Amino acid sequence: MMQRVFSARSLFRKDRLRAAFSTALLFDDTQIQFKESIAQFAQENIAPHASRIDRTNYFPEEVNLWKLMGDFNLHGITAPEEYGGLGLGYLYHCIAMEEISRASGSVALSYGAHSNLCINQLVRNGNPAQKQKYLPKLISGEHVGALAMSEPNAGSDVVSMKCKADRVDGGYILNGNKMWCTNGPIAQTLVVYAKTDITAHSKGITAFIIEKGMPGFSTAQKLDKLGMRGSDTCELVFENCFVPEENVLGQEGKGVYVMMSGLDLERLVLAAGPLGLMQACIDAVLPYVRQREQFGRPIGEFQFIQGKLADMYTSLQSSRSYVYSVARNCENGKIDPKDCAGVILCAAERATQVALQAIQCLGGNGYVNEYPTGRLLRDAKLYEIGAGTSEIRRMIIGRELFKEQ
Ligand SMILES: CC(C)(COP(=O)(O)OP(=O)(O)OC[C@H]1O[C@@H](n2cnc3c(N)ncnc32)[C@H](O)[C@@H]1OP(=O)(O)O)[C@@H](O)C(=O)NCCC(=O)NCCSC(=O)C1=CCCCC1
Repeated sequence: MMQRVFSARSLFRKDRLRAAFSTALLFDDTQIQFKESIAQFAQENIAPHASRIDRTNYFPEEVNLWKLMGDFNLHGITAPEEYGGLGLGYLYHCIAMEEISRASGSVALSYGAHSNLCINQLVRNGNPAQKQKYLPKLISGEHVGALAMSEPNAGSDVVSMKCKADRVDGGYILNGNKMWCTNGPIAQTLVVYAKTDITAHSKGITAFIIEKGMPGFSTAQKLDKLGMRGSDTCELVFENCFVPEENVLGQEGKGVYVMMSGLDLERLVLAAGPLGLMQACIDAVLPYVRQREQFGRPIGEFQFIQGKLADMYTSLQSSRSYVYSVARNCENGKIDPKDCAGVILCAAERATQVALQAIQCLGGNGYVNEYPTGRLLRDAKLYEIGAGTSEIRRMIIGRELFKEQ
């Protein structure tokens, strides 16, 4: 499996990556090789579709991107080899997320929901029968995965969810709605949180594995979003949906721990998304400021432009150092909620600023859709909202710091 990821390496234009930053500061040789091969894959297979995905708000089924990514083993980076995964850690997962996001923010978001939110939750909390049943198809790309926690009236206050799961003979009956489900319209396997005891607040939450086609489960119309277009998002509807008891993920009433610990790692891996967007901004700006001339000189010779380049670069590099150092800690089992919130807070806010600077460097061209900078700004903004808003992330960090002795 590992071999496939590394096989494309010889084709990659190393000069392009090296010009962007010194990988040696962050990664060992194996990780650099891994990053180069995924960059090669993503630039060849994903980047050419990025603009069309954004314009049409459509995930290109005819390209069979999901399966292509599965064949390259991008879906199962952290999953055990016995289920078709690579058995690698979160640092590798962040590397993949960054390079896919550099090629297309929308594809990366769907990839994150599939591989990080769904597959990682099954890897971490599934029993052997559940892993055997669901992981191979998700990892190969035959099936798409999703996760649903938010509801129309339970966003930041996620524990107040109202979706109900009543115990019946052999399983549960689910009733209620879930909102903002990334991949919802296309997913075959979904991790869904519901309350098995509506009076018990956080202690009443249970995690379930839901399959597309279960009677009583349907999806509403896909949402028309500002950015991350083509990454399908919708509401899920449960109307007397029977879910067998073997589909409980973890234990009944313990879903809040599955959810909260999942959110830590979700925030870490998703934080690599804005890194990729910042890199894509720099990829768009550098050739432009070298070629575009005003007052008889390339605009990159002007200090105002060079100042922006420096700000963009240092925003990216400082965020990168933070993300990958926290990823390294998580790989070693040191998962700190404040740093998982911190990396995405830091990277997301910087990505929005970097995208604005990129538009400014391109001037009028930055404001038209022929260039990628507008899309990068709209995609970046999502990361200040999804996986916990910037405000919630600050709250988590402040709360954890206050608690520490
Ligand atoms: C942190 C928070 C803001 C507030 O939590 P409360 O104060 O209600 O809950 P509290 O009392 O803190 O805790 C409950 C239990 O849980 C345990 N626990 C907490 N953290 C953790 C943890 N890190 N690990 C393990 N257990 C944890 C806690 O101990 C408690 O259990 P106990 O009662 O002690 O037995 C939380 O609600 C939150 O985070 N919201 C943002 C949701 C949010 O981020 N959606 C985003 C969904 S959208 C999304 O994900 C995507 C969007 C777009 C892209 C794809 C993904």
